Amino acid sequence: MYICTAQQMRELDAYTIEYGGLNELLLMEIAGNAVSHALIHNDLTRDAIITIVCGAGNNGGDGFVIARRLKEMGYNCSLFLAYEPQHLKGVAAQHFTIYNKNFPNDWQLCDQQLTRLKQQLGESTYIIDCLLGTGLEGELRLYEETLIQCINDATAYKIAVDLPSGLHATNGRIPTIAVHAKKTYTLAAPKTGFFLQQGPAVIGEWHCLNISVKIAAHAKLGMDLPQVIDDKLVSSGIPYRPADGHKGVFGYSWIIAGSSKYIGAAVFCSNAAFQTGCGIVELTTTSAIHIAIASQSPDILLTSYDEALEIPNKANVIAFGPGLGREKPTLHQAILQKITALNHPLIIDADGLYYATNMQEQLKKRSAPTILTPHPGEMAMLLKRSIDEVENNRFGVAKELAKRYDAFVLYKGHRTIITAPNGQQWLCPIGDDALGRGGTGDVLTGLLTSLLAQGSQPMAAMQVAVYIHAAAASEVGKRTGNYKMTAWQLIDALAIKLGQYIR
Ligand SMILES: NC(=O)C1=CN([C@@H]2O[C@H](COP(=O)(O)OP(=O)(O)OC[C@H]3O[C@@H](n4cnc5c(N)ncnc54)[C@H](O)[C@@H]3O)[C@@H](O)[C@H]2O)[C@@H](O)CC1
Ligand SMILES: Nc1ncnc2c1ncn2[C@@H]1O[C@H](COP(=O)(O)OP(=O)(O)O)[C@@H](O)[C@H]1O
Ligand SMILES: [K+]
Repeated sequence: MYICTAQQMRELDAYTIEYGGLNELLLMEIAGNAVSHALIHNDLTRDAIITIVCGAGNNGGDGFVIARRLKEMGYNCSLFLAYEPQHLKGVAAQHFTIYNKNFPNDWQLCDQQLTRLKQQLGESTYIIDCLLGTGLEGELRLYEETLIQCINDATAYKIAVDLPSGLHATNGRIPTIAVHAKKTYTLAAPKTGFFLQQGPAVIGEWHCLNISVKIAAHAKLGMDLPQVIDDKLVSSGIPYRPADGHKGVFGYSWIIAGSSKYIGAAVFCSNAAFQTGCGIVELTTTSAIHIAIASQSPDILLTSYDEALEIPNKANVIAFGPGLGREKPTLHQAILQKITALNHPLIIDADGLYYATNMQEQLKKRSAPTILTPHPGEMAMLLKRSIDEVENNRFGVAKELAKRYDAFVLYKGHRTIITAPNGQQWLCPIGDDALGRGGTGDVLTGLLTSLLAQGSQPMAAMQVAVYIHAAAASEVGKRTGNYKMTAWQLIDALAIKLGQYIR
């Protein structure tokens, strides 16, 4: 599923109207119809008390269609207008006229003190938010701020149409306040703001409704739209595991990780790789970690950092960096030099990224794929910008880094973005605070290494890894509470999740 900015949505809308034979009035009818159908099928009970709050733009116009359709089907539905009908323009005005013809004067204007509105909202079981959509510009006016506050104060189940009012559709910022939706029915495509900044906190559960907008025209219009990773894509990306496969078939991961301070990073990364199907895992690390691995995970092969410079192993994929620390810069830089020259897929994570900053040109020249996995702090370091600057432009900086290093980039965050060297982007729509603790990134690197070792192509491996990692963590969180998921529990859950997604 493609993700659009507000501007891209407007262009696709215009294209649909120009070349698809649909006019704006019809598109709004389709949109309102799609939402009312979704509401009836998924949400509303027959005794529901529904209030629809409409603004003066086209988001409000959708609301008039929804109100008419619900009333036609006998639902108890009240319509509130934020502004006098004479302020309505274009197709929103036309749809209000149609509504009024069918249900004459069966609407109310939000009064000055908002007493009527507050009382109605207080008695409602559902509030349908059609105040503002993709047309929000700048800071909210005080009046809209007060309206949104009233909606949020009510205990009713809040459903946003297209997006929660007050949220900026493109950048995910909430300049003042936004409707805190339990659910969002978005039209034609989810908006980039759903996955950036404060967006994820207010959109609730979101569903995209097809309203005949020609999204497929994006390429013709020169748009480079990111896509959302979904269940189907994950299932198709999991490497095939033949029943007669032996350890050689399932790949050899070489993980270079850990230091006396960061023991867990090496332990978790190598275990995540081994426990998600990789045939052989070799861990090159420091002596303190050898003891931990020997007692806890004897299935993992062990070598020392000094050996890494000398002994070629049989790996078909290399991961460099988790818990490396910066205490042995000469040795670690030399190891990165050596492995950069090898013709294997190479994942560079954590402190490995610090060493990568000195090797941009060599990394760029590699013929085998390179995958960089920065969190926001590491992205800021790699691009020599502040964390705020990179976080304010997540899609943009991920593309920039991919181009600079001619690499795949997995940009971690609440909504992780993955980018191919050619700029193609995918976004992971799931994951929560269960993952917000040290060690979960090391587990992700282990899983990613394992999938590559088992034969996945880089993009598929990244798609599967971020999604399975997030889904597994949410499941553990549901069982244990998000406060106490351990890296071991996450590793155990990865293999189970992979099993659930296998075709
Ligand atoms: N995606 C699509 O293809 C379609 C979109 N439609 C709807 O059209 C919406 C976009 O319509 P519009 O462009 O008219 O925009 P909106 O309805 O989102 O917003 C425009 C209104 O918001 C007010 N406004 C803007 N900034 C404000 C601020 N800071 N404080 C207070 N008020 C502010 C404007 O005065 C105007 O009344 C979409 O969100 C969607 O709901 C549908 O009607 C049909 C098709
Ligand atoms: N609130 C959250 N929602 C979704 N994913 C999260 C959240 N917090 C952390 N994560 C994920 O957890 C992982 C943390 O990785 P990282 O910061 O490298 O940690 P570490 O290096 O300690 O293992 C990343 O994959 C990140 O996307
Ligand atoms: K809305």
